[in-house]
Amino acid sequence: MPRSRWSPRRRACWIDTASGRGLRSVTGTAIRIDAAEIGYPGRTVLRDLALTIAPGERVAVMGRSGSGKTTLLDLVYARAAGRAALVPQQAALVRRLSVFHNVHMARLDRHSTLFNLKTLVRPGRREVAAVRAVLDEVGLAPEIFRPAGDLSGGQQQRVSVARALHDGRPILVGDEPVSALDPVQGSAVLARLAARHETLVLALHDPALALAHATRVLVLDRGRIVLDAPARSLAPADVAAAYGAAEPGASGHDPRP
Ligand SMILES: Nc1ncnc2c1ncn2[C@@H]1O[C@H](COP(=O)(O)OP(=O)(O)OP(=O)(O)O)[C@@H](O)[C@H]1O
Repeated sequence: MPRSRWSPRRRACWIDTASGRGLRSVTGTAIRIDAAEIGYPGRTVLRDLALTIAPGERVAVMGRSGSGKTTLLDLVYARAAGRAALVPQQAALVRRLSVFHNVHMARLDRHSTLFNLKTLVRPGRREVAAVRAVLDEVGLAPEIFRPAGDLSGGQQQRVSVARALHDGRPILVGDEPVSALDPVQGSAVLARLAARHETLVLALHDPALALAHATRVLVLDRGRIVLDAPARSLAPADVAAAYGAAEPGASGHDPRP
């Protein structure tokens, strides 16, 4: 069976391109994926995946642990290369560098090497102001010059979100981007992401948060999409039922902004 190999950001993954199917392209900021099988050597994870995401959609990807959310998000991010900012599942910060430098990293590719070296040693006023502004959005401006490794898990996650905000690309791919935050903070952060990025594709675990911030909900079960519906047509219990979550509306909190 012919297969094309590709290398997403951190894991080797393949897709089945039999019958001419495979990853298809992209118009504007839309993403289209049409693939029979997606997975890793020796393991198929996603099957019969046909997914189109239109510009402006805010898609919550849900499902049990191991259902394939990260695999799908890796694929979306790879297809949106150059147009997407990423909040990975682990904050992926350089712990010894300051919060400033970790956020500024989002824009390294938009500057010369010389400029980046200068900024590493002595950040310019304009760069500091720009990074401080996005940190302010996630409540971390006072921590700007602290080493990232000194921050709590939730603060590090917010630094990762600030880096994506600073990146400023039209699509935001977030793998559980508010998992370490309380529901109020999580809701505020999702609202910031929605305000900055035209299109959101977010793995989320909390049905109430998903319905408050997404326009569309996808639920994966063992690598297949078992629910794909407008958020406004769903109640938290519908989402929970689709993937068998024990408690609908896990937070018990209304996170609507
Ligand atoms: N690098 C890899 N090599 C082989 N199998 C992998 C690899 N990464 C993930 N898998 C497998 O793919 C399946 C889906 O994993 P994935 O990380 O996409 O799930 P998930 O829904 O994001 O889970 P979680 O909610 O726990 O993060 C799992 O069975 C997992 O064991």
